Amino acid sequence: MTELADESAPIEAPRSVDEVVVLDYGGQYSQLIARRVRECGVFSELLPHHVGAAEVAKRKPKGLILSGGPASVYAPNAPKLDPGLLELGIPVLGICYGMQLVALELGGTVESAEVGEYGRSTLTVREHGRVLAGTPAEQPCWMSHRDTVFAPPPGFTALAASTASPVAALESTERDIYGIQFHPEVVHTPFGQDILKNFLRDVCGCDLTWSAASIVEEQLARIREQVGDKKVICGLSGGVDSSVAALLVHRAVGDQLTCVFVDHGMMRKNEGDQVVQTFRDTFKVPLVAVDAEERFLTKLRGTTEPEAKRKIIGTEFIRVFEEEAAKLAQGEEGARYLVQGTLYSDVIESGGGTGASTIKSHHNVGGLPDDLQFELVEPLRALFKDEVRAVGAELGLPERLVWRQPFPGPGLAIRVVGGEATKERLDLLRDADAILQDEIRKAGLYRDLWQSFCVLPDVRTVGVQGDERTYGYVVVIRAVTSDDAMTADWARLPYDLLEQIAARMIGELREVNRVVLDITSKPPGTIEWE
Ligand SMILES: Nc1ncnc2c1ncn2[C@@H]1O[C@H](COP(=O)(O)OP(=O)(O)OP(=O)(O)O)[C@@H](O)[C@H]1O
Ligand SMILES: O=c1[nH]c(=O)c2[nH+]cn([C@@H]3O[C@H](COP(=O)(O)O)[C@@H](O)[C@H]3O)c2[nH]1
Ligand SMILES: NC(=O)CC[C@H](N)C(=O)O
Ligand SMILES: [Mg+2]
Repeated sequence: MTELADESAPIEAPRSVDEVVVLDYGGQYSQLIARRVRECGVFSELLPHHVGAAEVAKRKPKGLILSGGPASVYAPNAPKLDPGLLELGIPVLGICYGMQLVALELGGTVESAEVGEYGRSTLTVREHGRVLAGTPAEQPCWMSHRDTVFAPPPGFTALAASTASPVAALESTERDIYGIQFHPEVVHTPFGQDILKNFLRDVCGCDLTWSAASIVEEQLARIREQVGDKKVICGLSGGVDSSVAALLVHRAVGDQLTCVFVDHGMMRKNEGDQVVQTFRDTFKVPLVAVDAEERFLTKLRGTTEPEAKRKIIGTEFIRVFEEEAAKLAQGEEGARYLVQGTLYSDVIESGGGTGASTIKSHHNVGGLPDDLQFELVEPLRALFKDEVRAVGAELGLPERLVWRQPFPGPGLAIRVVGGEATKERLDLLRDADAILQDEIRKAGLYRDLWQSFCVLPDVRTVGVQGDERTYGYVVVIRAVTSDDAMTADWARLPYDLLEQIAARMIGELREVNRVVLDITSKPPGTIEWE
């Protein structure tokens, strides 16, 4: 598959802005470093630590950040530092494991300390150097380590110490290498953002001008360059990502674009009609709505394994798009380009981008068929959801679309778990979901939640209703808060609301006799159950 074969393919950094690469050594907060750099106004991409200096150089970054990580730098199988990374002629900032790596590589001493330092600590600055400039001589910082730099490498200055770290920050302005033991990316390090800015602006010389909205002009030019005067189709789901992608492409190439909405029978109640209606009111782009329930359900028959479902759905989406693309031909060439609202989080979870393990194959990335004939147009591939919302607002997308909760492409199929996604089960889940949505909206909580939905496990339990024994389905309520879907917390819905939801589901849905609440955060759970 072309999209993922080269997992470190550059993700289309906006050309005119400065970029800083973050190398991921497996730290808990590597994602967050990239996001914080972007929040400072510098485009940032996260790459796996093993890509090496040549890959990094391809991005022409103005600086390099080495993340934290779970290993010990001196352990036999620990991820090593490619020495070429220190010869790229750009400043390097090591954070935690990243600093320990640099220290060890250049001749400093790194050993396990008697006591670890986890959580809040105090940084005492001896000399501010370049990265700590303008921050207090004594400041709170957040730590998570046991290994410690006891002596900096020759030629380096130890800038600061903390409660348990004799060297908590170091620098060599001559070599343009900097290190901090604490985590500037977490909110518990109050001067973290200032420290990152010092590195980005004063050390790397970056302009702090990048913003999600600033990619619009850049992307318009890029899309025009990619598709020329050819026809394009866009998979439009009615969700935020594809709506923003469609708007961008329409602005770039006008009526070369046709949108295709696929109703695969796994959408929510009345969703198909609503998408068509909203779309006709909001956009002035031709929309083809395809009724594909029958063919999707037939293909899914007998399948219960989550990854298998995702691959079937991903492939079938493409088959529908191919047919619609061919119909546009009218004697000439049909559409060769497919626009998808793929986000950075879809790419990361599908195992692309950072070289992270595959958590699940998002239908639009890892779930694509091998024989994909389309050239993909994915203008949002580098962005997180909150950034896409900012672009949507910039493009004038109506509020209610900008703030729509995400809904996965494979739809309700990945919420009927443990059993086959039959029409009967999908209908039951659709009804349960409609009740939940109704109550959440009535309670005014819709926008506070990243997502709220129901899951229908293939489990029945015993109940007593109207003095009679029942043996009915269990409906699970899943509601989470999140900024970008990479991490999430379960939402503390009011008890009265939960009670009302449960009463309605059991009262209105004959097949349901029990309702439970999912109280798992991400990690360890993912948001969806499959
Ligand atoms: N029913 C559908 N019909 C056509 N294309 C779809 C459909 N569902 C998903 N897609 C395509 O797959 C992409 C990824 O789906 P995803 O759910 O991540 O994004 P979205 O639906 O656009 O936004 P949201 O995350 O808000 O639901 C979409 O942007 C769209 O291009
Ligand atoms: O378009 C999509 N195609 C998919 O295959 C897919 N899988 C998960 N999701 C959505 O992505 C976010 C993160 O999901 P998880 O925490 O369940 O991995 C959540 O918002 C999920 O709803 C998908 N969206
Ligand atoms: N957060 C980190 O990068 C930890 C580094 C290393 N594993 C330690 O314990 O010191
Ligand atoms: Mg969606």
